[in-house]
Amino acid sequence: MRVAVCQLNARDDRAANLAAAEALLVRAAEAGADLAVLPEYVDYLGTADRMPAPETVDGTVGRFFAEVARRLGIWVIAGSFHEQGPDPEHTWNTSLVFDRSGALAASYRKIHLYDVEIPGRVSYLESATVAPGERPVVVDVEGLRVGLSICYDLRFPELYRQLATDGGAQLLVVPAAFMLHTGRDHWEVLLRARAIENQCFVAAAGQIGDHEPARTCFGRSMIVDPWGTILGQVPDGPGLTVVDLDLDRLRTIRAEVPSLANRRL
Ligand SMILES: O=C(O)CNC(=O)[C@H](CS)NC(=O)CCC(=O)C(=O)O
Repeated sequence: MRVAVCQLNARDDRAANLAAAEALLVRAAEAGADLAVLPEYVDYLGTADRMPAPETVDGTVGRFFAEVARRLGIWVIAGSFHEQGPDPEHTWNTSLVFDRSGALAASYRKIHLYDVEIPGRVSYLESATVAPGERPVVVDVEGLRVGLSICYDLRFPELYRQLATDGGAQLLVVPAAFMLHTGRDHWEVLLRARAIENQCFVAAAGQIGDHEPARTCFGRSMIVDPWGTILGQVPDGPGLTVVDLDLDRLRTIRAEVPSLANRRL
């Protein structure tokens, strides 16, 4: 299974964001990827006043990625988009998984919302405009068990434990718009920890660079193996990295260090 993580800088022009995502998916397909992962809020990252109306999963954004997945014949995890929520004040922050035929194989709504206040650095109250998802999701990608998550979820190891144990995940995906301020110290550490402790591959696709209102995303999209080794990393700027997942290596690691099997709690 060949996996690509795509890194981009979404702004307040949805058509341009979708075009940039498509260009990266084309490159992933040309590189022989079976599955490509896009960042959180691939559809729009900008001020609330210019945001297009949120949509259902079969709206413009969902249909766009379904068509690209079908045309390229690859699996696409459309990081996340603004899904029409439970009431007019709240959207869901939702990831869509399309198979090679463009059919929607799964969707996941971000469970942990980014309510963080670091004076002078980060001020964000995601729960003011987003409703939390309630359900962990694992999707079967041609025999590979893929556990879904989004961005701030990364700080909650109990989610990934569930994905790996109850859900049998072998690959954990993390579409993100991680902040530069937290990302430079926490992003890689957390991704490699989730990989090591759950003995899973981790594919993390991040937004990179500045966007309105006055925020900067960290990027450093990467694919990590179940030993914690970084197999591929995207340099700063839009781009992608493509990696072959060696499932034999996952089985060897789980057999030699059976920490999942040795759990007591
Ligand atoms: O940048 C924006 O405007 C958009 N950001 C996002 O959409 C999301 C939800 S607000 N960002 C995060 O969850 C960052 C997590 C993070 O950075 C951490 O856990 O430290």
